[in-house]
Amino acid sequence: MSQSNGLLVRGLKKTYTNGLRALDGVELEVGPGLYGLLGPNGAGKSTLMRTLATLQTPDAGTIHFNGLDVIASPDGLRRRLGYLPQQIGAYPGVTARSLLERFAWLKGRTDRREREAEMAMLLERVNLTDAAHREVATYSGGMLRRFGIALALLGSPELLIVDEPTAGLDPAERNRFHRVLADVAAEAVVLLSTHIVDDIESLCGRLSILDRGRVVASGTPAELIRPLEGRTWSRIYPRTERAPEDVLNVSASPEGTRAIVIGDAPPGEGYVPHAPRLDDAYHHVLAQAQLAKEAA
Ligand SMILES: Nc1ncnc2c1ncn2[C@@H]1O[C@H](COP(=O)(O)OP(=O)(O)OP(=O)(O)O)[C@@H](O)[C@H]1O
Repeated sequence: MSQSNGLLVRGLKKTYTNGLRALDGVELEVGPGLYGLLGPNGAGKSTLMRTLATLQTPDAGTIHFNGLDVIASPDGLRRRLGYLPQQIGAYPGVTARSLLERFAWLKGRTDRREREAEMAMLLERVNLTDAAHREVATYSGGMLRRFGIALALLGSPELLIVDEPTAGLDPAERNRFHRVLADVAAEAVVLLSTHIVDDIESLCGRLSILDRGRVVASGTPAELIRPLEGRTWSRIYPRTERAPEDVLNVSASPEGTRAIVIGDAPPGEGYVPHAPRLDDAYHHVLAQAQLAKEAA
C-alpha cells in the first residue's frame, strides 16, 4: 500500500510508566473497507486504538493516514476521524437529539440548517430517528452503541475507529450494528477491534491478529485459514472422559467437549475431518507465536 492510501503503521511502540510494554513494534496496513483487529485480552488492542485516535502518544514508530503524518499533525487526523470507544457516557437527563446537537456544534456545525440535516441523516442511518427524543440514559446497550456510531460519524470521517463494539449485545442488535458498520465502510476506512472472532469472520475483508503488542498475522480470513485446510480433526469427548488439553482448540458441546487438533492424519480413534474456521486459525497463530517466543 502507498502512504497516500489508507492507514499505515510502522514500528509503533508504547511502554506504560509501570514498565508494561503494551505495543512492541506494531506494523499495520489498513485499506478502504472494514478491517478487523483481533487479539486476546491484554494484547494491546485498546492501546493501539487510542494511539491511532491520537488520544495517547507512542514512544516510537510512525502513523500515516492518506499521506498525513499523524504523530506530527494530530489535529489534521482529528478533523478526519470518528472514534467509538469501548464505553460512551450515559449523560443523565439529556436526549439523544440534544447530545448529538452539542457534539455537532463541537465539530464546527454552526449553520443550523446544515446541522439539522446532518443530524437527521445520521439518526436515520443508525435507525434511531423514532427514539431521538428519548434520554440517552434510557437506551439499551445496542441503542447506545448505535448512537455512539452516530456521534462518531459527525463530520463525515474518512477513518472510523471502533473499539470492542458488540460485547453484551443480543444477536438482533449485533446484526443491526454490523449492518451500520458495513454501510459506513463503503465510504470510509473502518478499523474494528474485538476479541469476538465471529464478528470479524462475518464482517471484515482483512484482519490482523495482535498478541503481546505485536501483529503476528495479517490477511483475509481465507488466507489465514488456508494453512489449516485438510489438516484439522475433531473429536467429541463425553463428559465421562477427560479431553486432552494440549490441542488447538477445546470447546463445550451439548454432548461433551469438542477437541480440535492439527495433523496430517487423524491423531487417534474417533477423530473426524474438521473444516477449519477463523477461530481455529486464530488459536493456531497464537500458539505459533507462543512457540516462537519460547524458542527466542
Ligand atoms: N494506563 C495503563 N497503565 C498501565 N498499564 C496499562 C494501561 N492501559 C493498559 N495497560 C496494560 O497494557 C496491556 C494492554 O492493554 P490494552 O487495554 O491495550 O489491551 P486490550 O487488547 O485492549 O485488552 P482487552 O481486550 O482486555 O480490553 C495490558 O496488560 C494492560 O493491563
